[in-house]
Amino acid sequence: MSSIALDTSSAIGKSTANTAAPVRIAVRDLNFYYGDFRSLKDISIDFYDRQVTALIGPSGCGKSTLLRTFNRIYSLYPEQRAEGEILLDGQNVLSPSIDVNELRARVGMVFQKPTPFPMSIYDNIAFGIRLYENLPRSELDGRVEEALRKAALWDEVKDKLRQSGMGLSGGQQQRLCIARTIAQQPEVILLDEPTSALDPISTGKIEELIEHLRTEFTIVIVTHNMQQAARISQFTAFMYLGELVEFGPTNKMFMTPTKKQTQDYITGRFG
Ligand SMILES: Nc1ncnc2c1ncn2[C@@H]1O[C@H](COP(=O)(O)OP(=O)(O)OP(=O)(O)O)[C@@H](O)[C@H]1O
Repeated sequence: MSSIALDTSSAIGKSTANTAAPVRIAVRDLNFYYGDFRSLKDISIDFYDRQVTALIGPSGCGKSTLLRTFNRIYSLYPEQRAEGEILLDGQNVLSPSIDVNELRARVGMVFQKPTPFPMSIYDNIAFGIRLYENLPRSELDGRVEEALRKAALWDEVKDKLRQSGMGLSGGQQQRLCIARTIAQQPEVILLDEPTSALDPISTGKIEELIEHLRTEFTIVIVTHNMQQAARISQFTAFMYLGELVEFGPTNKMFMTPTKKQTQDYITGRFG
């Protein structure tokens, strides 16, 4: 194994994959189309409960497309469609009978660029809760605080809840977006390159946060950063040209991948 591979493997986190965990999302024969272009090809993969799964692979391989199928956010665009099955706790989320608003509350999403709403820190969190629940003020305050604490942001913002969320630093804004997602009490959290716009210290905080969050949520993260995938995930899926090349426990994927393409990618020898 090359020295680059050893560098990556030395970053592998301490928590090992729980292969006995229940399956939260089961993807079966999934194909995805942008118009005529087939960008996902017969993907079948399981995502395990309260585990972090990293989606890795070269640019354009379909990582974000796969992530965007889980909460059907693609269905905002008429020319995009998915075929196959995505079973969330056994229920096919691609079925026309699914209520997509409810689905998006169960499957929360955080994007690459922090996207706080142009409103106060408090309202950023309360907004999503108010859409679904009519809580008395004291209970709403409690939910806002709980979400900010779980997102490791409470201590930094507790004295300025009425100030704009846009006034926070990039890293704080991203944790605010994570808090907003948590406040909806989702089962699954999707993270699309959540640290790529952040400095190393903010990145470290988000990685630490993900480690805490996985005790409660099933997490799927797209990342370009091999070290990050090795550090924070228990499972890794390597994709190439719309296909799932290899999937397994992260330590196995990084130490003893079975496919040459996976080996080449994680050691930086790809293409
Ligand atoms: N809106 C779109 N219309 C047409 N094709 C698209 C669209 N979005 C993505 N694609 C194509 O689908 C394929 C998968 O793209 P996707 O963004 O999922 O890849 P990715 O692995 O997330 O890439 P990156 O790491 O660069 O973000 C690519 O070939 C891309 O060009």
